Amino acid sequence: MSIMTELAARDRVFNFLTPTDSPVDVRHGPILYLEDVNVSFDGFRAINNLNLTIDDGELRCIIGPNGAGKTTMMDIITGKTAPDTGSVWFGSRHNLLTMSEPDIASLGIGRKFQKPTVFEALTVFENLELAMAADKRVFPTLTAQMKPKHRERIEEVLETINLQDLRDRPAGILSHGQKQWLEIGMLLMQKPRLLLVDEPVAGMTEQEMERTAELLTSLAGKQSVVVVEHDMGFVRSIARKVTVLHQGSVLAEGSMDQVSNDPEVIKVYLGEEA
Ligand SMILES: Nc1ncnc2c1ncn2[C@@H]1O[C@H](COP(=O)(O)OP(=O)(O)OP(=O)(O)O)[C@@H](O)[C@H]1O
Repeated sequence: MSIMTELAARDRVFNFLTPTDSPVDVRHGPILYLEDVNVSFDGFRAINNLNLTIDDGELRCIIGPNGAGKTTMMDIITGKTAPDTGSVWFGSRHNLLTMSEPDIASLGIGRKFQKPTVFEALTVFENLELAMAADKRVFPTLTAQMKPKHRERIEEVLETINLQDLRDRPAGILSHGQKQWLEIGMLLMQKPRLLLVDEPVAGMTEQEMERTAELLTSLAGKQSVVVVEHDMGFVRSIARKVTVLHQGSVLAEGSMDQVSNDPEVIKVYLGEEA
C-alpha cells in the first residue's frame, strides 16, 4: 500500500485530530454518560437498557463474555452505530447522538482498535509527527520546519510511551507491543479527553503487558481511559472500577474483588478464571 493510500485510511481512524473549539464541560458531572441505550440488529437486542457513567480522568475496565456488547457500546460512543433509543452525552454539553462520527472524534474521543496500524516505513518520530499533522489543513505544511511547541509535544509523548531510544528507527522494526504503544502515542498527540482502548494486550509478552499497564495507568487522570480487555490478569493489574457487561446490559460494577466474587459474574463470565 502506498503511503498516500495508507494516509487516507489513517485519516478515517484518526479523524478526531481536528482541534475542537467547543470544550467538554465536566464541571457538574461525568465525562461520559449513557442512559437507557438500546440497539437491535435484525430483532436481536445487542444493547439492552445500558446505563454507564465514566468520570473525568477515570480508568475504567470493561469486561464480559463474547457477544456481551462491548464493541457495539464503543461503536455507539464513537458514532459508528446509532442506538434505537437512549441518551449518550459527552460532558454536559455534547449530545453525541446528534453528532457525526468525525465530529465526535474532533471533540477528543480517541479510539484504539485491537490491531496496531502504524506506518512501518516511517520512523517512530515521523509517525507521531504525522498524527499531529493528520488534520488535512496542516498536512501540506508537513515538510516545513516544525515549530518548537510541536517538537516539544512529540518529545513529551515519546517519553510517555517510552520509545525515546527508538525515535529514529522505522516503526516496522518495532515489536508488537511497541507498535501498540506508538499507536497510543499517535492518539495522544492531540490530547484527547477520552481514550477507548480495545484489547490492548492481546498478543503481548508478559513484559510488554507490564509496560502497557504502567502506560494506561499513567494516562488516567490526564484523560479518561476506557479499556475493553479479556485478559483478567491484566485487568486485575490496572483495575480501579470494573464494569461487567452481559447481554447488552451492566451485570455488575465495582472493584475487581467485588466483581470477581459476584456469583452472577462467575456464572456467566469468569467461571474457573476467577
Ligand atoms: N452489525 C451487526 N449486525 C448484526 N449483529 C451484530 C452486529 N454487530 C454486533 N452484532 C451482534 O451483537 C452482539 C454483541 O456484539 P459485540 O461485538 O458488541 O460483543 P463484544 O462484547 O464486543 O464481543 P467480543 O468480546 O467477542 O468482541 C453479538 O451477538 C453480535 O453478533
